[in-house]
Parts: sequence; C-alpha cells; structure tokens
Amino acid sequence: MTRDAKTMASAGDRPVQGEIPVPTLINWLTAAAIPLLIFFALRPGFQSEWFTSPLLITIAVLLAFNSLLYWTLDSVKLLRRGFLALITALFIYLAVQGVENGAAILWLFAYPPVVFYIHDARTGIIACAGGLIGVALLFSPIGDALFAPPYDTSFRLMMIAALGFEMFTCFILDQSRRRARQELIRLASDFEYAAKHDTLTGLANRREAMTQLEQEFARYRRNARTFAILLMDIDLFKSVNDTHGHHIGDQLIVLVAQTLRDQCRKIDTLARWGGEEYLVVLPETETGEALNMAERIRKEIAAASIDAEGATVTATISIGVASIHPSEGIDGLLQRADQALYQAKSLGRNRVCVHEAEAPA
Ligand SMILES: Nc1nc2c(ncn2[C@@H]2O[C@H](COP(=O)(O)OP(=O)(O)OP(=O)(O)O)[C@@H](O)[C@H]2O)c(=O)[nH]1
Repeated sequence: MTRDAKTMASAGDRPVQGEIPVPTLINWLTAAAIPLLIFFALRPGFQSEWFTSPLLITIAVLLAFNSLLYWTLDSVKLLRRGFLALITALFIYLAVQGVENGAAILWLFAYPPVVFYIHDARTGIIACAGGLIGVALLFSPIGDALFAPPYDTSFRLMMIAALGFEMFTCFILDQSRRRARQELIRLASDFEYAAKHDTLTGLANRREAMTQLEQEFARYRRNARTFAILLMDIDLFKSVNDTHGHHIGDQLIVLVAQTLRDQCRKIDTLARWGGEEYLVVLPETETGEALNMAERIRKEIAAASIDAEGATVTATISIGVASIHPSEGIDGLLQRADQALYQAKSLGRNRVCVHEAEAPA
C-alpha cells in the first residue's frame, strides 16, 4: 500500500485538531438530552398518551447506559450504534406525536445533522431517507387512516419538501466537511513526512535519526537490550563531484541509500546524517552482529556502480561501529562511532572499524 493510500485509509480514524470527536459530541448530546427528556416526562399536561412519560424516561436511562458502556468498553462503534438507535426511536415517536399536536414534528429537523456527523455518509443517507419516507407515510392516506392528521395538503407537502431540503443540505455540507478533513490529514501527513525525511534519498533526516536514537536509548534504559549504530561516509566523494559532476554525486548518494535499504532490517533506522554521511541504528544488536552487517553493507556498496554517460562510477564507504555501553549516553555513543569512522578513514578507507567502550575501572 502506498503512503497516500495508507493516509487515506487511516484518515477516518485520525483526530483533526479543532474537530469535536464523535464520542464527545454523543456524550454532550446525551448529557443535554437526559434532563430535557426527564423534564418533559414529569411535566404535567405535556403527555398526550399514558406511555409518553415511561417512554421518555426509558430513553433517558438507555442513553445514560449507552455512554456508561462506552466509558467501560471504550467502543466508539457501539456508542454510535446505540445512540443512533435511541435517537431514531425518539424522533420517530416525536414525529408520530407531532402529527397530532403539530409541534413535535419540528424535532425531526434536528435529526439529519446529528446523524451525518456521528455516522458515515451511507448510514446518514439510509437513516434520513428512512425518516423522509416515514414522514411521507404519516402524511399519506395510510397516516390519515391511522392518525387523522389535521393539516391540509399544502402544509404536508411543504413539511416533506422542507425536511428533504434540509437532509440534502446536510448531506452536501457533510461531504464537504469530510473532503476538507481528508485533505487536511493528507497535508499534515505530507508535512510530517517532509519534516522527518531527506528529500534526495527518502531516508530519515538527522533530526528524525536523533529522535529514533533517543527512543532506542530509552528502550535500552528500560530493558537493557543492547543496540548498535553504524556511522558511515562515502570515500573521496569530493573527487566524484569534481570528476563527474554534482548530479552523478547525487545518484551515488541515492545508490548508497538504496543499498542500505536492501541490506538492513525493517526495524533499523536508516538516516542521511549529513552530506555523504549516513547513520544506521540497529536495535537489539550486539557489536559482533553490527560488525557483520557493516561488512556486508561495505561489500555491497563496493560492488555496486552507476552509469555516468558511458563511464562506470563506483564508490566505497568507510564505517564506524559502536554499541551502547551502560556508562554512556547518546553523545558518548556517537562520539565513539565517529572515532571508529575516523580510524577507518585513516587506515586507508573502504573498511569497517569498531570502537569498543572501555570497561569501568
Ligand atoms: N553531489 C552532492 N555532493 C554533496 C552533497 N552534500 C555534500 N556533498 C559534497 O560531499 C563532499 C564531501 O567531501 P569531504 O568531506 O571533503 O570528504 P571526501 O571527499 O568524501 O573524503 P573523505 O571523507 O576523506 O573520504 C563535498 O565536496 C560536498 O560538497 C550532496 O547532497 N550532493
């Protein structure tokens, strides 16, 4: 899956700053609905039917239970479904009541925005279409037979048209909100990627490498699993630039990055540390293993080449290896890897050197 596809796939789950999270909205609406339902359930003269009060109280209790269940099980899906079922039941009841007293049907207008916000567009369309069909039925000859609504035909048509118009508007606004949200998440992801990666090679940049190194060090402090680093530098790179041009130098930098990708494990952090310098962080790796890996990388790079307008350009690298020691921090580790790299350069380049930490006296 490409990075874009991953971004789009996870877009629905990622919170966007400033947006009200669905569980929060549901819990707010629940907190607002419960006292209202209890108020109308207890208000003398409000109930036109004997079962209105018990029904409103039951819905209030179930709404509270739904939120409690969310706090216990932490399932947003369950919270959404429970809330949708309860408010749909409530609005259907209010609509039916509204046929006779004329006021409660207005509550139906609160339904579409809530449904579109808390659910995906498909559920929103199905719920709204169901609601619209229900209202149309109430105002049809079937509704006449069951409830004898007092309204004339123009009022009924106006009500259905107004509700349909509102649902359609909510759908359009919801679509626009979802598209804007996805675009925002895509942009944020692009910025995040650019802030952490090197443009030329796609490897982690120095800042990201430091972050990964700090995380690895924190893990080491927790579980004492040794990690190692490889600090490497392309040999005599200046002469490649001078002889073949900067663009061939760039291709060589990319070639080394690709070789690192091919040779390292998924858990390793590969970074462009500077111009023609690279840092590899090897989690859970002892010095011996790190040396083997460094030697493999060195050989692969020495065997690789690029074509520069007919001429074959090859390169070698020097690698400094160091693994973490209990008495040091990240700076100490980097310093030792740098010293090992310096030694590899001094001994003639195209080689791997290790700096073993001195045991405390
Ligand atoms: N093409 C290209 N060159 C770069 C880039 N970043 C740094 N360089 C060049 O890399 C060269 C590094 O050269 P030096 O540090 O002198 O080292 P070297 O020639 O590799 O020699 P040793 O390290 O001693 O083996 C400089 O000429 C920089 O201009 C880059 O992104 N692209």
